[in-house]
Amino acid sequence: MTSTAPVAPQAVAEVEVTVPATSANLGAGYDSFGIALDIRDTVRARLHDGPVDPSDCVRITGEGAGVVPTDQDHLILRVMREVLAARGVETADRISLGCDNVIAHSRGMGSSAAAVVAGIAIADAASAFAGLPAPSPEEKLAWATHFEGHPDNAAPAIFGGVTVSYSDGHGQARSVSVPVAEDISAVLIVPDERLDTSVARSLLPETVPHADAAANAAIAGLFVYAIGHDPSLLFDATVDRLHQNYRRPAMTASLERVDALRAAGLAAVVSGAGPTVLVLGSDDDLAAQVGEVLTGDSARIVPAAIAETGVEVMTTDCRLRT
Ligand SMILES: Nc1ncnc2c1ncn2[C@@H]1O[C@H](COP(=O)(O)OP(=O)(O)O)[C@@H](O)[C@H]1O
Ligand SMILES: N[C@@H](CCOP(=O)(O)O)C(=O)O
Repeated sequence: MTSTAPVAPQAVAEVEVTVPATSANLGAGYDSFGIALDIRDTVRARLHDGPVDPSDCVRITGEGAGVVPTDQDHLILRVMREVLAARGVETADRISLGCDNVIAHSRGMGSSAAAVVAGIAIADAASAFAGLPAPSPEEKLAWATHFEGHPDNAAPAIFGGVTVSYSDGHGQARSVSVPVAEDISAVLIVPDERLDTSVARSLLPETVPHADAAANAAIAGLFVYAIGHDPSLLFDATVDRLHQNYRRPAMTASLERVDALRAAGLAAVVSGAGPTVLVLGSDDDLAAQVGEVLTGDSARIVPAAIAETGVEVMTTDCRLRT
């Protein structure tokens, strides 16, 4: 009897997805405000004509290589599988991934939201390939919020720019994009230390003083005006009384950086759940000003433009290639 070698599954479609890093909260907008930054992860998904090896279907370069799973447990694949299953699309076991990761993990730069949004985008592309209509922006945000637990990173990762997210009267996550003045840019101060978002969330109290809630509401309103129309107000518009100080014990060095930068008049906040610090401003030499305040600090200083677009997707039908 002659034995034949197994035929490797062939790619029938390729989807290239890029997703921006995001910084959430922006001071007073806890679980609501978010900004997309021009630091992008790239994911190349391949849809094959048969099942791929479930124990080895993800290639990773950069952040997370050798750390995050390369089997079906990979976050992007878990997200994609659940979305496709809900739509009755049965091709999830035929998808492999190549990930070029740039966004630092567990630093408050929205890496998990970027992975979740990539997984949803790949599921959308596979659904389109199966003949289903494109989902609405609201459906994408609802899925991302389902996985993330809060919409503030997911919204700018999907829509770009600066977003204000909220829950509508039916408990559905919604988001609006707000204007951003042309000259605003960001600087990230990224330490080596990591902090899981879930740990940072566990440090927050169940209730806060009414005066703190009232102060944050006022500052949040001011922030929307400052970022869109008057960057000179950003310093006043980035004060927080709901989350940053409660998390201080888990990232003392980061809060010291925020204190030092604010003492120098810079609009510094904890980025997301930390420990990265974000500075917003309109001065051309913003990164140099940050560097001067933090002389001798080992954390990386990373200037970042605001990303006007969120997730970007390019699909190629390999069957049409000659
Ligand atoms: N590109 C990715 N691929 C796979 N898993 C990822 C990716 N990005 C993030 N994750 C998972 O999410 C975790 C970080 O999530 P989280 O604690 O919310 O921090 P972050 O602020 O970076 O989103 C990582 O430790 C990893 O398990
Ligand atoms: N509102 C969330 C934001 C978490 O952002 P991440 O980038 O740290 O995941 C929070 O503050 O917990």
